Amino acid sequence: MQATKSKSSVLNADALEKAVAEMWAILAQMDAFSHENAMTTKAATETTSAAQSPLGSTASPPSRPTTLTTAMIPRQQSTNCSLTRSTAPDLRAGYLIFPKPILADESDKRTHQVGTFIGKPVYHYWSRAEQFLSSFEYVTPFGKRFLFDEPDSLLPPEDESDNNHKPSPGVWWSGPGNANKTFRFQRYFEIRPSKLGGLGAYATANIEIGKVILLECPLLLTTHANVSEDVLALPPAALAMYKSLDGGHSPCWVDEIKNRNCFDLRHMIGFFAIASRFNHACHRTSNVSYMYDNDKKVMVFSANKDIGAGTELSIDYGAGSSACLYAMYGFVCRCSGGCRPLTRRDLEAMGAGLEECVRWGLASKREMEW
Ligand SMILES: C[S@@+](CC[C@H](N)C(=O)[O-])C[C@H]1O[C@@H](n2cnc3c(N)ncnc32)[C@H](O)[C@@H]1O
Repeated sequence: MQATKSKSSVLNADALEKAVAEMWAILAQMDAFSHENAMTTKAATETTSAAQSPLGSTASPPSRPTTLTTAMIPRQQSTNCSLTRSTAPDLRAGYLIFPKPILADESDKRTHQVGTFIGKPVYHYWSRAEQFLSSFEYVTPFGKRFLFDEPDSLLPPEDESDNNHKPSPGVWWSGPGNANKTFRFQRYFEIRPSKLGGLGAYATANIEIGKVILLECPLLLTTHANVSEDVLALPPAALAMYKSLDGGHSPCWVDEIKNRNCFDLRHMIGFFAIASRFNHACHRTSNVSYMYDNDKKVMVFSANKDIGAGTELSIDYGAGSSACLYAMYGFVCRCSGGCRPLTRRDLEAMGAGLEECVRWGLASKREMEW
């Protein structure tokens, strides 16, 4: 988040609905994109035995070997890392370390059976982990970035001879550094309309303090001076994602989105398809902390308290007070209990006109008609 004066409001209901619709259109587009770019690189062969298919019970055993391509994955299975409306992760859909089902050929030496679910084998497909580690990129419906539960558990053993850190068939493998932890395949949050304004992130499970809930590469890393040029040079899907962020309906959308969504990353500013959806709560009430790893170029979000399922996840934008938040980011904070609610006088003292006060519910519409 960064400090720039802005006087814009949150999305109204119509705009929000439109934004969500657009988001879905973008996701559909990115799905196709990610399939083309990632999944088809490994069109896997499903063998005659259902037990060899990580698709588990959703894939009926074919009578003869069939080559599966991603086009054959039912859409419902390919979008379980989703913005809004998603259902709970469906383990039958595949191996859920990754948001998309991984089709893997058991004979591939990078494929390890790491356990079973409802009697079906669950595989760990190493090439994805390697891809993750080497590029810190990973395909989700948002494009190439990643969203994991226990990212450390994906680290391949550093020492090849270290058998304690190797997955063994039939046993859940918690991975190096996670030996004493439960390895859970569940995502922690979804993004959906928020009471605070526009969209927000909500816990879909109880989250323990300290849990890393999001690792994400920036959609764009740039500087204040270059933002317009760099945004307009984005590839179409990334540009569409940028435009879908809060502020994208303004005529001056590049700046508006920048003012409302960018994170200050020392000498750079960054935009994130997912992280930029987290709303603010003043420091005593925010439940998620964030840190940008400058070496790995990755944003890390972790729970700073135990969080119950269904709770909105929020970060502290770092302004210090509701007045500073308004001055810096142009919104009237509605977080519960963390700050002093702004009054009409506060807004007027900061130069806001009647229309702006009405927008924030601090003056009546009738006053405008007079
Ligand atoms: C980084 S975006 C957060 C995601 C945004 N709600 C969306 O729909 O994409 C920041 C914007 O969210 C809204 N917002 C975030 N925290 C808020 C809060 N505590 N109270 C009111 N609005 C908030 C404001 O409109 C702000 O400009």
